[in-house]
Amino acid sequence: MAERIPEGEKQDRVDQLDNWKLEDGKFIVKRYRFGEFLKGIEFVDQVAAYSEDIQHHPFISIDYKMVTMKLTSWNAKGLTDLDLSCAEKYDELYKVITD
Ligand SMILES: C[C@H](O)[C@H](O)[C@H]1CNC2=NC(N)=NC(=O)C2=N1
Repeated sequence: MAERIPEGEKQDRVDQLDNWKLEDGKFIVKRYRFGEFLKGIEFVDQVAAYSEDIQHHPFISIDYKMVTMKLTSWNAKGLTDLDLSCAEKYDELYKVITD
């Protein structure tokens, strides 16, 4: 199981990500906007496939053309490096879909 990121390092590590926000001390959250509803669904589909590959799953909400991703490591009861690396991966998937 991945180690929880120490309390004192958390905010700095999250700040290094692109527009992800720390929520309730143990989640990171980001809203992704799309020009079309189905582009958002394509993004969700790709995130879902990746999540299954690595067995680490986000909470996902779809609000028409906006998709919100929320990550934590429930096994570790908090934020881990795995959450941060998923955040970077989702950003890459988003970039490819919206480029
Ligand atoms: C057994 C299985 O690998 C674990 O329950 C995985 C599944 N997906 C997961 N996803 C997330 N976000 N956090 C976890 O701790 C987690 N654990």
